[in-house]
Amino acid sequence: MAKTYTRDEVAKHNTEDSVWFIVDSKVYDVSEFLDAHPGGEAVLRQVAGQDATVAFYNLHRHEVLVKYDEDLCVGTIEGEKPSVVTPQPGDLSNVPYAEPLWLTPAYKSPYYNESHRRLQRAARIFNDKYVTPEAQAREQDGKYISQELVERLSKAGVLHMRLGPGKHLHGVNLLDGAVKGEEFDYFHDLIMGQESARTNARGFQDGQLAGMVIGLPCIMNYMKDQQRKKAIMDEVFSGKKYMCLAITEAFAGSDVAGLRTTATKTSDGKHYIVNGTKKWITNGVFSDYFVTGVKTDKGLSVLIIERGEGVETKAIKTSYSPTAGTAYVTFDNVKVPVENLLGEENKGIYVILSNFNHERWTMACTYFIKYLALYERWHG
Ligand code: HEM
Repeated sequence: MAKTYTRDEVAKHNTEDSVWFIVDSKVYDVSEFLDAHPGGEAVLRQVAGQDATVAFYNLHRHEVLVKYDEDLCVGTIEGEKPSVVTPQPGDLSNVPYAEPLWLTPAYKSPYYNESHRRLQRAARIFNDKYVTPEAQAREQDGKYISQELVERLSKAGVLHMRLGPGKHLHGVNLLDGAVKGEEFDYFHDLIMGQESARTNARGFQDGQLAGMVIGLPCIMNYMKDQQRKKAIMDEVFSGKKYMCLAITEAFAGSDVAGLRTTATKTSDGKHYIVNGTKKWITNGVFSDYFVTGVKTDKGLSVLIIERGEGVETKAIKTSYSPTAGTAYVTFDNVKVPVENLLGEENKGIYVILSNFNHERWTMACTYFIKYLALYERWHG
């Protein structure tokens, strides 16, 4: 890459065996790439020896060039410098309106302090480096999030932060100390939601343990056995176990009054026997715990059900990527200890609703930024 050439030298590489061209003052030798080029060999031969900057950028995103740079770029044009700047992890976009207003230099906001700025930067770097590449790959191949990334998210405290402000953050190292867990507020939460949406991968964003985000609050707020609650939170926050919220059904959709999954107490009062199905359960395919809405004798209740005998999941196709692990779940005579009841029997509506405040807030934060991120892609 350190080598320099004149434009005349490049022009000579216009033969059967040697095809070079220039893109943004960098020189590319594509002689060995002709067969592999997704757009075909002929188009590359047509620009052999020439400056192909306009042709290239008319048809490709800059990232394509970055990806192939190491293999194909052989040098630069003498006395010239590339004018397209490759974004580095953590960079803010220069495209007008592609960032939230408070990140534009001229804007002064009373709501954001230094810890918000530190967190924003740390989250942007973390996502650019680790999350976006995997998000894009999983969106393409439809596979589920890797255990490696889950553990990274856990170690960085990102999984914890996805549950919003609260005691669960106290003493947790959040993105290398960008903010103290005790100081984490709803603006930090807003930042985390917005930054994660910039991966531009809607299915993966749910695949990135959204089931935990909507399931775990029910445990945190309503599990009576404190020791068990802590154990489950530890398992889930460390990425050793996965969790989902199983409420919606084929018959009822999200109309909880119409649920048909039943939980009947055994005569000794020690267990519930659960029968029924759940549909559109995000992360259900790979979950170990199902926070499940069931019909008990006088109303709606919520149980935590572990994957085991009688629990089966299968992937269902949705309009977005399979990487979200959306499942059809069947419970067939599943024996669940009564201690797994969350909150009070027949008062499950409070358990379910306890999750909504944060869930809806998170969605509002991330959906807005998704449009900014898309805007940047169109205009960047
Ligand atoms: C180092 C230079 C180049 C690389 C690494 C490259 C790589 C690629 C890749 C990966 C694609 C698939 C689509 C995408 O991911 O964007 C593609 C498509 C294409 N490329 Fe290139 N390309 C290069 C140069 C060029 C040039 C100079 C031209 C035209 C003169 C060209 C014409 C095309 C066309 C026509 C397509 C198909 C676009 C479509 O599907 O609409 N490529 N190229």
